[in-house]
Amino acid sequence: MLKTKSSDDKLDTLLSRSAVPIIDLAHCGIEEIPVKSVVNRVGHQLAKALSEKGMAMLVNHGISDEKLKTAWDHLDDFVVLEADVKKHYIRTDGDNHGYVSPGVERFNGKVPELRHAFNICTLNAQNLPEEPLPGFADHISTLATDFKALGSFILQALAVSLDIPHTFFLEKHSHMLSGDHDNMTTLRMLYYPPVVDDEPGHSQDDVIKGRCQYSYQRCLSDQPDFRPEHNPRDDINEVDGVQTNGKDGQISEHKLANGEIIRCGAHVDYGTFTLLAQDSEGGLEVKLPGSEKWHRVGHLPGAIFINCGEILSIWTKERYPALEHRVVIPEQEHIRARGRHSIAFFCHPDNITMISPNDLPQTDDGQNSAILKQRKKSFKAAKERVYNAYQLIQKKFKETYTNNNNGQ
Ligand SMILES: O=C(O)CCC(=O)C(=O)O
Ligand SMILES: [Fe+2]
Repeated sequence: MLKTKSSDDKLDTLLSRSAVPIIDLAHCGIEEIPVKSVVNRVGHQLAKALSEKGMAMLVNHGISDEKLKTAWDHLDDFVVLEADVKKHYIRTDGDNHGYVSPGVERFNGKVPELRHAFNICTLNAQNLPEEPLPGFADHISTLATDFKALGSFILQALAVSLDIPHTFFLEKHSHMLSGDHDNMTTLRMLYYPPVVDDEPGHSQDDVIKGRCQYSYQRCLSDQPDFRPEHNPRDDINEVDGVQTNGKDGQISEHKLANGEIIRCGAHVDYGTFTLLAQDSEGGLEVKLPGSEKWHRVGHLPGAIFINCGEILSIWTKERYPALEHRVVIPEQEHIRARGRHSIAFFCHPDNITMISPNDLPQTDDGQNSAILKQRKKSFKAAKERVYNAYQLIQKKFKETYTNNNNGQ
């Protein structure tokens, strides 16, 4: 795990280049009763990071890098199972738990995403591939328990950050990972297949079907990587995806304006916040609040990225804005010829929780009156119609998933 108070000047210089605020959880992020002084400090750091940038990197959070890498190994093993074995674990309509094959989700409502996902919505999952993959269920359930604990830590720190009773958010998220009938919180393991250019011996179908011929060819870099100076994509805006049909009619690509394919289209997450662990392959980009420019997030070994979701943005009257983000395909051919792995923990309130911008005690503390006026205006509509957490996410799911009978 990374030590932030390092005497290593080179590391300090690298860290100071990160556009993402770094917050040290002092190894107590997954403790049942976290140290109060750490929760308070993290709360104050989150207040600044989330209001200014909508994101932060958490270090020394308590979930080991090895645990994350083992989860990705399990996912690789799952992805290469025969289709008729995988089909037993497919996400079904009305239950978010299970496997989602590439091409089923559509973040902008139009263009399918080329990635494999395995959703865990309950700690008591019956339907995990333990039989074909011994050890999978145990490992993933332990990891999900850790993420739930880290999520609870952050919920307490968030309350501190807003100067409200520290159980305020915890009480509204009391059913995380008890199943999506009560709460939509999900641990999602993700695998983006390699993108192979027209190499002899590789047809485009290899990419689209997500065959894992490169999945064990991992980048083992344990070096921080913040190369923000030059991002050739900065001036390129994502356009609506262009859909092209391949031999089997399945190929769909999400493209940038320069014609490049993208791994995960621009979107904001739906819930309270998201915790995201990534391997070192890169590709995650964010738009800072109020900016139209895409920024590369970079890689900090062992760190977990946190970004605000839409529900937190509604609750805080946009004081903590939902962060727009996407995953692009690396420029370098040898990097995009490897698969990319990530794990996202989407933290959601209990389904019946009403999400109103008027729930939080006033948190305006001296903000300028023009911004406040603007916010009042934009939340006038929300005042008139308040949805609960379940209704809000169902609205989003309708836009994201292709249809109801293709394994969703
Ligand atoms: O894979 C990633 O790094 C990001 C995934 C993501 O943003 C999402 O699934 O909402
Ligand atoms: Fe996301």
